Amino acid sequence: MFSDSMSRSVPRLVLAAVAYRYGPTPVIDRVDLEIDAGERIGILGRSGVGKSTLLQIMAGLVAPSAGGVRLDGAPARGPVPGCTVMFQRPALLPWASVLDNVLLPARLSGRRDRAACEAPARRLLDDLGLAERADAKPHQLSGGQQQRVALARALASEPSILLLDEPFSALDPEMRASLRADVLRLARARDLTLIVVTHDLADVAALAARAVVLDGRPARIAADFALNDDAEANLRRRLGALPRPVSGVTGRAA
Ligand SMILES: Nc1ncnc2c1ncn2[C@@H]1O[C@H](COP(=O)(O)OP(=O)(O)OP(=O)(O)O)[C@@H](O)[C@H]1O
Repeated sequence: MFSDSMSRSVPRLVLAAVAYRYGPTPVIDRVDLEIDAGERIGILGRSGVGKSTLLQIMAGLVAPSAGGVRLDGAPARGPVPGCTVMFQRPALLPWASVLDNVLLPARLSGRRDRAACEAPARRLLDDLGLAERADAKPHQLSGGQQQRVALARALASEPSILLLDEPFSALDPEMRASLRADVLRLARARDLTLIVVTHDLADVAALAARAVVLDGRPARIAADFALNDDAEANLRRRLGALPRPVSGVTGRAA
C-alpha cells in the first residue's frame, strides 16, 4: 500500500478488508486495496490464487463474503457504475454483425436511438482497424480481431474503469503485443482506470504503472509496488524478492 494514501483525495475504488469463500473454502482473505482514478494496475499471482474472483468483486459482479467495495467514497452494491470487464474469450454474439455486437451495451441499456449510437461505435471500430469489417459476423474474423471487437464493445459503454481478465492469453505473441498496444493507447486517450489480471509479466510491464501480487491460500496481497521505466526488470526483481516464488507467472521477464 502506498504510504502517502492518507494525504491524497478519496481513491476512486477501494476494497476494504475484502474476503471471499466458495462454500466453506476461503479463497481471499482481508484484501485492502486503494485505486486512484486513472491508475493502471496489473494483478499477478499463480493460477487459482483468486485473481479473477477479486476482479469480479471489484466490478461488483460478485459480492464479497466479508468487507466491502467503495466507489468514490460510497459503498458499492451490485455492478459498479462505470466499470466494464473484458474477459479472456471475446464472447461475441455469433449471429450478430461486428457493429451490432459493439452496439449491444447501448441496446441493453435501453437506448433506441440507433443512429446516435452508431457513429461512436463505428469510430471505435475505425480506431481498432475494423472499419471494413463492421458488417462481418464474428466467425469471419481472426481471434485477435474478435478480441478487438470485444474491446470496442467494452469501450462503447464509455466506462471509467476497465477491468481485463487475461484478455490476451488466447492470442499469439504478435497479436498479443499489438492488442496490448491498442488497449494502452485507448485507455490513455480516455484516462481510464485500467486493471489487468494476467499471468504474463510482459502484460503488466506494458500496461501497468503498479503491480499487485496475490499469494497464499486464502490469498492476500503479497506485494504492491510502483513500476518504473524498466518495468520488466523491476517486476522480476520484486517477484524474486518475495518470501515464496510466484509460480505460473510467465513472460520474457519471468
Ligand atoms: N464457482 C466456484 N466454486 C468453487 N470454487 C471455485 C469457483 N470458482 C473458482 N473457484 C476456486 O477459487 C480459486 C480462485 O479462482 P480464480 O478463478 O479466482 O483464480 P485465478 O487466480 O483467477 O486463476 P487462473 O489464473 O487460473 O485464472 C481457485 O482455487 C478455484 O478453483
